Parts: sequence; C-alpha cells; structure tokens
Amino acid sequence: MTIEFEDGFAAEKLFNQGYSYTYDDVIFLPHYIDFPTDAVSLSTKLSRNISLSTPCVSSPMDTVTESYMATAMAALGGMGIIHSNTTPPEQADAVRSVKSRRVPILSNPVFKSPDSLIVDQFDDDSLPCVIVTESGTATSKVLGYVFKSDWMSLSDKEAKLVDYMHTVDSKISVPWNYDLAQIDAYLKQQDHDFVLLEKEGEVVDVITKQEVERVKGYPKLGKGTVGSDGKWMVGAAIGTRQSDRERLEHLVKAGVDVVVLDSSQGNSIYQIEMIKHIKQTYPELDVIGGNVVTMYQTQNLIEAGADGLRVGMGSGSICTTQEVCAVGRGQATAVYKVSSIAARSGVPVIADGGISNSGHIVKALTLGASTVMMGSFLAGSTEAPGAYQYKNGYRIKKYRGMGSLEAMTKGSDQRYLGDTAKLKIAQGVVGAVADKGSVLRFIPYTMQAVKQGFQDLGASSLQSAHDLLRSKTLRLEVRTGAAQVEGGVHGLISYEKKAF
Ligand SMILES: NC(=O)C1=CN([C@@H]2O[C@H](COP(=O)(O)OP(=O)(O)OC[C@H]3O[C@@H](n4cnc5c(N)ncnc54)[C@H](O)[C@@H]3O)[C@@H](O)[C@H]2O)C=CC1
Ligand SMILES: O=c1[nH]c(=O)c2[nH+]cn([C@@H]3O[C@H](COP(=O)(O)O)[C@@H](O)[C@H]3O)c2[nH]1
Ligand SMILES: [K+]
Repeated sequence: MTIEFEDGFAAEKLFNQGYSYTYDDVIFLPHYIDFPTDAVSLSTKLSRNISLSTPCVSSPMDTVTESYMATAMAALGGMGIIHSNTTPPEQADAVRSVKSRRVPILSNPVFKSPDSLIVDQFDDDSLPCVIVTESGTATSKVLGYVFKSDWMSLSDKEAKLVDYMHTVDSKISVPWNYDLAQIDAYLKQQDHDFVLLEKEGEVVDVITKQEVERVKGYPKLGKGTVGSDGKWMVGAAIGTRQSDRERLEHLVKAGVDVVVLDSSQGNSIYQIEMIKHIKQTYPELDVIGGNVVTMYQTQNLIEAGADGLRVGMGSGSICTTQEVCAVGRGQATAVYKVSSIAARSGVPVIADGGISNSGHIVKALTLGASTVMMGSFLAGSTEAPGAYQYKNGYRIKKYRGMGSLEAMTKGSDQRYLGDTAKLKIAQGVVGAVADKGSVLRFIPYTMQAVKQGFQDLGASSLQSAHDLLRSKTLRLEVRTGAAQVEGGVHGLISYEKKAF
C-alpha cells in the first residue's frame, strides 16, 4: 500500500518565494540509505573539460593561493587558482613552480655562489637551506649546501659560504616528477637528510626528510589532479582589461590549465569580450566566467562561451559588497538558481564564498554546484601564503579581501590604472584567521564528513544528488532562528569543538 503524503519542500518551490537564503537558512531532510559512506564518490568537473576527484578549489586571493597551496590542492585531487595580484611574469612563475614537481612540498630554495655571504637571509622562517652552485643560480653545477642551523651556529657571520658549506661529492638529486614514495625510498636508501629535485639541469627544489615525514603523517594521498602532460593541473586568475590579454600570454606559455575571470560582477561587456577573445585565441583553454548570482547573468556568460561559472556576490567572509553596493544574493539561492540554468548547457558551477564548515559544502554541492571555492576555510593553513603571527594568544595568518584597500594598493593597481582619477572604494576587509594546520590533513577529514552528509541524503555521487534535487525527491525546509540555535551546540556551560 502506498500512502500519498507531502513532507518538506522541493527546492524549486522553496527558492521561489522571494527570499534570499544562505546555507545556514536551509536544511535538507534525510532520505534513504542503501550504501556505505565509502561508496560515495565526490568526483566532479571544475569546467567543461577538467575533471577533479575532490570538489575543492582554492580562491585566487593573495592570502590564499600561490604555488604552495596550488600544489597541495592538486595533490588532494582539487585545484588551486593562482591570484593575479602580482606582475604577469611572477604569476606565470608560480604556475611553472606547480608544474615542476609532483610532491605537495615547496621550500623555495635560495641559490648562492661560493663567494657570497648570507646576511640575515635565514631570518625568514620559511627558508630551510641555501644551495651553493657555481654561478649562484638554479641552473649551474651544485657544489654544496648550508642549512639554517649551520649558519645560526657560525661565530663569524661574514664567512664565505665556500669556507663552511657541506660539499656535495655524490649525486643528491632525483628527477622532478618523483612522487613522495619514490623520494622517501631514495632518501632512505642513500641515507641523506635531503634531496634536490632536478629538471633539465635545473634545481627545482630541495626536499628534506623532515618534510617527507610530515606529509607521510597525513591521510594517504590519491593520484591527484594530473593533466595529460603528466604534470599537476593549475589555474590562474586574470582580469578583463586590455593588459590582461598580455598576462594571459605569459600564463599560457607557463602551461596554465584553466583561467578564471576574476570579477565581482561577471555579466559585463568587458567579460563577454574577454571570453570571446580567449575562445578564439586559445580554443583548447577552459575559461571560467563570473561571478554571477542570477539566471540572466548565467545565460549571458554561457552564450559568450564560458566553460564554467563562479557563483557568489557578497557571500564571502571578507566581503562587504552587499553593504557597499546593495547588490548580491544569499548564497544558497544563488547556487541553486545559477546551477539550474547552467545544468541545461552542461556548464559546471563553482560555489564561491561563505563556506565555513563541511555542512556548507554538502549544501553547495547538493543545490547544484560541482565544486566549492574557499578562501577563509584555507587561509589559516600551512600552505597559505604568509608567515604565522601571534595575536591575543592565537596563532594566526593574515586574510584579506581582494577588494580591500590594502590588496588594491599592493602592486595590483594595474586593475584600476585607467581609473587613477577616480576615488577608490573598498569592497572587502583585512583580517586574520586561526592556524588550521595543513590542508593535506584537514581537507581529507572534511571530505569524509561531506560523504557522510551525502549518505544521509541517499546520494552516492554529485550526479545522484543533482538528480534527487531536480526530481524533487530531495526535500528542504527553511530553519527559523530558533531552529538554527537548536541545530548548533546549546545549553552547555562550556565545551570543546573538535571534529577529528
Ligand atoms: N565575489 C564577490 O562577491 C566579490 C569579489 N571581489 C573580488 O575583488 C577583486 C576585484 O573585483 P572587481 O572590483 O569586481 O574587479 P573588476 O576588475 O571586475 O572590476 C573593477 C572595475 O573595473 C571595471 N572594468 C573591468 N574591465 C574593464 C575594461 N576592460 N574596461 C574598462 N573598465 C573595466 C569594472 O567595471 C569595475 O568598475 C576580485 O578578486 C574579486 O573576486 C570583490 C567584490 C565582491
Ligand atoms: O566582496 C568581496 N570583497 C573582497 O574584497 C573580496 N575578496 C574576495 N572575495 C570573494 O570572497 C571569496 C572567499 O570567501 P570566503 O572567505 O567566505 O571563502 C572569494 O573567492 C571571492 O569571491 C571578495 N568579496
Ligand atoms: K559578506
């Protein structure tokens, strides 16, 4: 006997009532489980031609994604988008750096000639050692090395490197594309403390035993996001100015796999012309347009040729766009609306901004997105740019909006060069986030939590979640203020929140 009843709302009905809902406003009703958590696959598409095994993308912000973050995201099966708040050659170098290794470790070694002195260079916390080569560049013969500890214990800081460096008498390099297991085996076999990664006669990086041990302690990595060239895939952000066409040339030469047109309001004549230019000049290159939050914006960018779309206006943790400009949309509504149109053309959607827990990721992916893009969620990690600082007893990293006055002023005034006569208005803030450790550790745990959410919904893949959404099998409700309080921890005098 089948009983006819109606419980909860279909997304189509819920999101057509004139409210702008964000992730916390809505809740899914659980469905039926007939598979284990491990049967859930989160593999997905970033854009028409790029597949990922993990639906995570790091945001093109100068406190989130440079080469270190991008290598880690690729190693996790996601993707990093290198920010454009640098000169075009610097941004292209960051792309090359990602493509010149197959381990999520990056020590950015400094090269010196035998006659040089190191004055204070080791003050920078991130520099573990200096490599001494014949000419002092990465492309000449390696003669020796000096560790930070060697230099720190030196009484005469004016001594030449040649006088106290460790000389290299045997080969201490491996090919650039060795993976972690191969490097580990080599270090053990040779009993070395470190090894150089070498590519076409150039030292690309120094990998220490300590770093290999650190990464081995994290959840096991899969194959990662590797392109047909056998290299890690990486994206880069560009703008829509004339000068960005030149920037794009640098990036394409460096081997960039996808470009993201980085704008708060993507539905503009500038972006449409840029998409057309890219599709005409580099037909093989995927281009992601955005940001968009409405069906109309979506339709325009898809017609122009976008291979993927980035969704979110004002939803980011550092964003003030909705306050300053009075435009934007609640992120849950935006993701649902944009995805429902984009799906008709098979264009994948990136839910960008507003992610602060695994539940938000489940909501974004179930409401139609194919990936999530994160800023604040990643900015406190080991792999984010910048050094840790201490503030009020917390270990923190700086995190700032790309539309903050500080970010706009930093070098990247190019974006606004033509507008020097105009008054500059910030649409973002400068802040800080807490230390979260390595993304190599917390992203796998976060993805496990997302898989549990999918299991509760009865969805074993992103496609099946989207099918449940569109067939109206997936039911939702809006949470009242009290329901949101109830859904969180409440009624305790104190507690510690530890997810894994
Ligand atoms: N997702 C979000 O809610 C927001 C994100 N942001 C971030 O801040 C950064 C800056 O964003 P936007 O200010 O939107 O950058 P944008 O480069 O799109 O726009 C800056 C200004 O330049 C103008 N412009 C762009 N191309 C032009 C061309 N070819 N000719 C003449 N004028 C042109 C735009 O109309 C706008 O007035 C980006 O990284 C963006 O992701 C900023 C605000 C909101
Ligand atoms: O209004 C804004 N002013 C800004 O200065 C700004 N900078 C970044 N973004 C956007 O925020 C996203 C990251 O958001 P989360 O920290 O919430 O992940 C990013 O991915 C961007 O879409 C900005 N939005
Ligand atoms: K905001």
